[in-house]
Amino acid sequence: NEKKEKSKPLINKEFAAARTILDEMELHEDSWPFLLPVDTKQFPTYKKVIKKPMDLSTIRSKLEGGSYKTKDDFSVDVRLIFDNCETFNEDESPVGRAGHNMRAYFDSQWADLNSS
Ligand SMILES: Cc1ncccc1N[C@@H](C)c1ccc2c(c1)OCCCO2
Repeated sequence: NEKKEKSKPLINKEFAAARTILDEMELHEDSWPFLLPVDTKQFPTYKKVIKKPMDLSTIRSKLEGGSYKTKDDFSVDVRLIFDNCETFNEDESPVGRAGHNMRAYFDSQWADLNSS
């Protein structure tokens, strides 16, 4: 039976699938608010309100650096981006709408990956 591997990065197939979804999200036209960490000089209240900031470049570094043990650990960080967005931004704002669009896009890609 398969040896349970501990604290190893996610297996190649899962890694490749997560990387592909990340590639596609970075290319999405609505990804612009999420590409880099929110600049707390530009938004001074952000780090007080948002306890766990997350963005696509941080996820990229964590994925390539072997920080994610499973593809689900990866998805937790992705969803954190969109939850933070809903906390800080009005739904009817450019960033709020972009967050909803990107979450829908991710959920659909994620569902495909988990149905294949
Ligand atoms: C995801 C998120 N949540 C809360 C605040 C900001 C952000 N994203 C940053 C990248 C951003 C979004 C909109 C912006 C902006 C910067 O530049 C200042 C001018 C207005 O437009």
